[in-house]
Amino acid sequence: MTANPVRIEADYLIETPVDPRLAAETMAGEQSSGTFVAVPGETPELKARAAARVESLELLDAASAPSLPVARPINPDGPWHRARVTLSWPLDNIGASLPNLVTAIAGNLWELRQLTGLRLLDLRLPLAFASAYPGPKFGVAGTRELTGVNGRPLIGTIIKPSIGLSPAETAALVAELCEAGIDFIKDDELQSDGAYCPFDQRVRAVMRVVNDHANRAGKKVMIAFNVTGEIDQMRRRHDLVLGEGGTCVMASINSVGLAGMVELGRHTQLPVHAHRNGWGALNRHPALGWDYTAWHKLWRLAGADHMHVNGIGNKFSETDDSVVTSAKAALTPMFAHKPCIAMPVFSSGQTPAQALPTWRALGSTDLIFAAGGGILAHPDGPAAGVSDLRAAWDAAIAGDAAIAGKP
Ligand SMILES: O=C(COP(=O)(O)O)[C@H](O)[C@H](O)COP(=O)(O)O
Ligand SMILES: [Mg+2]
Repeated sequence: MTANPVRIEADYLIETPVDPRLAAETMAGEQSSGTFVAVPGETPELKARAAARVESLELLDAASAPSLPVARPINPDGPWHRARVTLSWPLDNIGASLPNLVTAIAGNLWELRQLTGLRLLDLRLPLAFASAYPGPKFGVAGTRELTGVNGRPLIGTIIKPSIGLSPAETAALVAELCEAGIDFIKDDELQSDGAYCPFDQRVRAVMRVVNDHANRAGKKVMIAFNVTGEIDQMRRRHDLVLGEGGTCVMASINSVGLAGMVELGRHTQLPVHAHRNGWGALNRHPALGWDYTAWHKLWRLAGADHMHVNGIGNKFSETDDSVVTSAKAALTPMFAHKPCIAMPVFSSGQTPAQALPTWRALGSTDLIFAAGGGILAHPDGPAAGVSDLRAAWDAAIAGDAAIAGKP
């Protein structure tokens, strides 16, 4: 963890057909006191107080063609320089406000015609942000305490079919999974409060079997109920889950937005499971959008206890290196006195085959490993899916301990 700066700092990859220094200064100007032309009120004193600054610029290899289209291109024949740039802003421009932070560091600059590529790589925040926001209330330690799982990942699944089951059918599947020894189950992000599986009925039916199982077996399975909705709905749904003895709520963070997550983070008495669906639109083009390292910090501060990171060998389009970088980022402290660690959630096409490579790449058991099809489509049934996955993780950890000569 680097020390927290006095000013807000953001690192970018830029691609530009103009002098990169000029492009970086245009970004700084547009995102603080400047505009496309000098205006009389932008005095040296005002700039000293409010202007964003270019803190550093490192030239990289040039691109052979512009990555993004531009109407009325500048220097249409290139070259398209690439550089890594750090900008900084005075905290007083916006105060410790996450929504306004996004406008400052990730607002109009995506649209500048001086840029044919722009990616926000990382951000560092002054300590005032740690005081202003809840951060995760449970994180890894709280999640382990609620589930009683230590020394290994939480083995989880996603109810599948994602949508279409009734509350009673969902509860029957949950009962089977509880018997099989699962640690964690979540609603799919597509399951919310539909006509044939209303939220309240689903929570009551599922918690009846979870509580029965806990009373008999002494193990309360954590169920992440999808509370995604408008703010009042999310509060009410959270309260219902809490009242029924549930131990987790889930939100689709791009859908509820930062203000929604902050409010849920402040209100919650349960871990918040943050589903990142929609993330591909912000990340998939390498010259546009956000690196997870920068983006996920917003949600951790807002209160995410669990953050989705995709999975190794996933069914989507992301590389394994990128997945592992994201998971390590979630486990890296944001502030020395308030680390805001979120438990990474590996999910998307996961099976026992990914246990060993995940363990070796991450070097930590502080994760939720969630397999939907990987458990529920097991040829011998979901119980065999759970035990195979658990065995794969136990073998991965024990095998490497044996190689290292540890007990
Ligand atoms: O949305 C996701 C990932 O998030 P989440 O796992 O939380 O839903 C995937 O589409 C599946 O649901 C995972 O299921 P599978 O393991 O069958 O790919
Ligand atoms: Mg899903």
